[in-house]
Amino acid sequence: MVALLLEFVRTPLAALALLLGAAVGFLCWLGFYPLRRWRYRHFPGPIGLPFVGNLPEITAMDTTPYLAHVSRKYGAVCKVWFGTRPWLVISDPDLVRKLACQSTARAIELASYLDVLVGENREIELASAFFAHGEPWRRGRRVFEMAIIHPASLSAHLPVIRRVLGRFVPSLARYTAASATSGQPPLDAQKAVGDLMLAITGELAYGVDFEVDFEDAAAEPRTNECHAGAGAAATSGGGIGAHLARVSREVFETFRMDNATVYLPIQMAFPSLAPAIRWMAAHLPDKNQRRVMACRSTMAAISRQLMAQWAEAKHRGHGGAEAVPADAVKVQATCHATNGKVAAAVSRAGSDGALPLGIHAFREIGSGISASSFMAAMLEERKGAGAQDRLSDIEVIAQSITFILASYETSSTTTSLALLLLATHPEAQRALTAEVDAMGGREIDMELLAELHYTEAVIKETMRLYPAVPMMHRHAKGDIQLPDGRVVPRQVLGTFLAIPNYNVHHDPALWPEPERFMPERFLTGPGGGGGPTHPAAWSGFGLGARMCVGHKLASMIGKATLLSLFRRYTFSVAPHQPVPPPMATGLTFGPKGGVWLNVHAR
Ligand code: HEM
Repeated sequence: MVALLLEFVRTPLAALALLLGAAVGFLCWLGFYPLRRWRYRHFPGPIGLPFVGNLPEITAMDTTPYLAHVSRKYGAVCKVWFGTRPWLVISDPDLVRKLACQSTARAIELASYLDVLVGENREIELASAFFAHGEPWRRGRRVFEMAIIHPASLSAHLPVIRRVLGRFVPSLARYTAASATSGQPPLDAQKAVGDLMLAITGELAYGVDFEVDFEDAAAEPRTNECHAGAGAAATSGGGIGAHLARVSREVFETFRMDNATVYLPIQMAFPSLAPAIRWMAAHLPDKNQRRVMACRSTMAAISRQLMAQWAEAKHRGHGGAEAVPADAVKVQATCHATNGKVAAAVSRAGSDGALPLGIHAFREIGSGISASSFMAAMLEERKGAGAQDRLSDIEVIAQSITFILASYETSSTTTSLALLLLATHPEAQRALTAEVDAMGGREIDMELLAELHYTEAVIKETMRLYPAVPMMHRHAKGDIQLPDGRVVPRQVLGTFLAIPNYNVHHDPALWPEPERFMPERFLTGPGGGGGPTHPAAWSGFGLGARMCVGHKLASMIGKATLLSLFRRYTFSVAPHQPVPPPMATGLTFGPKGGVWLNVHAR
């Protein structure tokens, strides 16, 4: 019998069968990871399919409600399969606090879930304060803190905020005529506030005017097609700020799942093959991969150009005290952008080093990018920094891009939803308008903003109901012992901890009537709820060492915007706006299809 079997094994057919069997076994191992599943067996959760895990349900239901659903069904510590990677979903407030504060690492793998960036664009992404670890993270975080946490530097940003609001608020006057007979449609607050936030955060980041034309922007129809230059905020000029605005918009567009490269789902299904998949993405890019690489390269190239202009201005301004590096002036427009004038303009700048876009960049500032801007602060700071603290060019570019990516959509989502909630809660709108009126015509400064307690409560309550970033994520590297004795297993790649603040924000044990909009919860004094009852009950800006570094700036922009708007207008819901609004999780958790409001003059 054994002899017969040995005889058979020697035949070519058997060799082929063995080979096929091995291949199928390998594929199953890749797709199912039996060992990994065994390690996480103590954590309940829905059964994941091979390769795709729970991605079909996640896509059908949307990530944020899905994580809320599984936590309700399987408990405050459970797991879901994101492709072949397990996510431990933590919704217990004590554990949320412990784990979010204990780990200072954010799972770097998330970057590959978002995108399959390669080459310099990948280097830039990984150098960003959002994804960096260790020393590079400390360096990045330090410059953010220097520019937007310290009260003196925060107030230096107010003139930009006041000036942009000064252009934006009057532009909404034409919506006060909105009616069936006037032909004027209601305001899409999501889009209009988006344009406002792009103008503010773009100028704060780069110190150049983004030239957003609010009159046009508000009238422009929403479009799903976006190439550099199309579907972007109406940017009136051809200057560098207008180009930056267009290309920033395009970068945001590329975060949408329907704009993702085909390599993204492949990487989700086979994370261990990531280097090979990235190689393919670099050498055989599909249309979406080319697009995302092109617009990110363009952003990097424009950043380099601004850095070069800054160096040149310093050189001129200080009588040549600082040498201008030749390669800094000659912008390396390495992008292979195929679309629009952004790429063309940047390439032109790179070809002769003549910086043709420079004039606009200097328009408002006199002698360079605004001295109070984030980029200027980084460049100024690194001149005197020691070797360990000195930001590289890649890091300066990375933090500038992060500034916009982290602030634009989060701020516009939160503010437009606050407007919707106020429009649907007239008593809250009355209370907010009363607070605004009590400030009279005072100029917006730090003291005034600190007095806007009700406005602040409205923003916090909006973020409780609809956290723009609905989940913190951390990277658990070692074994973590949970209070009930279970251990988060040690993994080569570490365990991905998904900490949905959305779940905690909607926990009836922490928030009575959690689905109701009640800004008073956050007020102290008579009639107020006194704020959160647990240190982790509200984490709209995250928790621990990796908490949002822009929370003070975000709150400042949000309050200044609501104050300026309610000085002139009140808002009601447009007839076709669904309440509550349909939401979707993309780069942020935001309304789907706009926030449609009627605007009334006061
Ligand atoms: C309403 C507006 C905003 C919301 C809701 C928001 C929310 C968040 C959240 C939840 C995190 C993750 C925190 C954690 O994991 O514990 C985060 C991180 C971050 N945010 Fe914000 N953010 C907002 C505005 C801003 C602004 C204006 C900036 C800067 C200009 C900014 C810069 C960052 C950065 C750099 C990080 C990464 C911090 C680190 O890992 O050290 N954010 N944000």
